[in-house]
Order: sequence, then structure tokens, then C-alpha cells
Amino acid sequence: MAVSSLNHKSLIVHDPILEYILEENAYPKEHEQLKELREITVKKYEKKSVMNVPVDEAQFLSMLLKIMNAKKTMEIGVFTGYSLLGTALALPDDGQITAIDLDIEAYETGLPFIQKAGVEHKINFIQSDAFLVLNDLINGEEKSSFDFIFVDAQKEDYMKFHEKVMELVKIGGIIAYDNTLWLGSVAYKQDEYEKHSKMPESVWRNRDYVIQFNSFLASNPQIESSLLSIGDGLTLCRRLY
Ligand SMILES: C[S@@+](CC[C@H](N)C(=O)[O-])C[C@H]1O[C@@H](n2cnc3c(N)ncnc32)[C@H](O)[C@@H]1O
Repeated sequence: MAVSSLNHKSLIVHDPILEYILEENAYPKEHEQLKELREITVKKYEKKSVMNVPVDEAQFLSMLLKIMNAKKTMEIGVFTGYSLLGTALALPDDGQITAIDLDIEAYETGLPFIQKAGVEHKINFIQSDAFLVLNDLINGEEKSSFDFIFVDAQKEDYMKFHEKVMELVKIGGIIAYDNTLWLGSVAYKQDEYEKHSKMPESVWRNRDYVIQFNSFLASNPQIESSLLSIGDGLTLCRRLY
């Protein structure tokens, strides 16, 4: 199957390599309800369905959560819930996920598959602007209590999210930021980009936020970080103090 038909968001690896990863490793072990959720998302949202994290990235996150023995997590930016369902499947039966999105219709599109997978009880979905919820949690009893926080919302807000989620994640806990290679655009200078890429103007515009954020993380002493070339780029940050 050609990668272009896989609806996969990655400019990082050459198509045959990506196809190999997906066909020979990721798809054979994709949970049935994740597959169904992914397919219904493509059917309903077409091009917008690339907002779901890719299968290989969700599997990486699932393994990370298990290695960490994560129990209490948060997801900012749920959409139809591909990464949310992956997380819910990875957590123990008494695990908890605070999942926040403004868009309840998208969440409800994926909800039947979450229910069918038997993991809805681990999820507290909050329909809200994430900043309101983060402020409430900070003012409540939730500081330094989360094992893992996944941030997958508006890229221009990542810097502001970082300030908040650093208060909520435990020391030693992980914050994961999605799309930190922003379709590869962060690596191009403008003239090279124009020559080599057909990315839309909207990608180019948001690229500066992602570049600034990546550079902020790289020089931030409060975290250890690693930018992985999986999916559209995933940065893991471990809170040090
Ligand atoms: C890339 S999608 C999330 C995809 C999801 N993590 C997955 O893998 O299926 C981004 C989502 O963030 C939500 N979003 C953007 N800004 C937000 C904010 N300030 N508060 C809450 N949700 C927000 C959008 O409504 C959208 O559904």
C-alpha cells in the first residue's frame, strides 16, 4: 500500500521505510478498537483525520506509559481520541486520564470505540478551553501529581501550556509535546523551503512558534528533553525540579 494512501503524517522517513514500519510492525498489533476509531475518523473527517497521532507513535506512547508505570495522566487535545484510547488501554485498571478538548462532537465520534474497548471508566473528559482546566487544577490539590501529560493542541500555545503543565507534572514525570518537527518545516530556511516543499502557507506561519518552543526547551534547565523523529516529531520532557 502506498504511504500516501495511509493518511499518515510524517515527512521524517522515506516512504518505503515508513510503509515498512507501519505494515510490518505497527498495523499487525493495532488494537481492534483503535483501528475502528481510526477508520471512522478518516471517513468522517477526511483530510482533518491526520490530526490523530499515527499508529506507530501511539504504540510508542503506550509502551512508554507502561515502562513508566504511569497511573495518573492528562491529555490536552483529544479530537476523536486515538491517542486517548491508546493511553486508556495502556494504563492499569485504576488509571485516570484527564482529557480536555473544546470539541465534544469529535470526542463523541470516538467514544463508542472507547466504550467497546472497556476503558471509558479511566477517562474524565472535560469539554473546555484547556487553560481554564489547568488553572483550576493548579489552584486545587493537583500540583506535581501527574505522571504523564500529553500536549497535542494549538502550536502557538505550547509555550503557555508548558508553564502550566510544569506545575502539574511530578518531578521525574514526563510531558510529551506532539508535532515538534511541524511537518519538517522547522528544519528549512525560508528560501530552501520554497524550493523543496509544497507545504501550505499555514504550516509556514506556525513554524516560527514551534521553532521558538523547541529552542526554549533545549535551553531550559528544569527539564531533560529528547526530540524524537516519530510521526510529526514528538518531544519528551522529564521534569527535573
Ligand atoms: C491534533 S488534535 C488532537 C489529536 C489527538 N491527540 C489524537 O491523537 O487523536 C488537536 C485538538 O486540540 C483541540 N484544542 C486546541 N486548542 C485547545 C484548547 N486551548 N483547549 C482545548 N482543546 C484545544 C482541538 O479542538 C483539537 O481537537
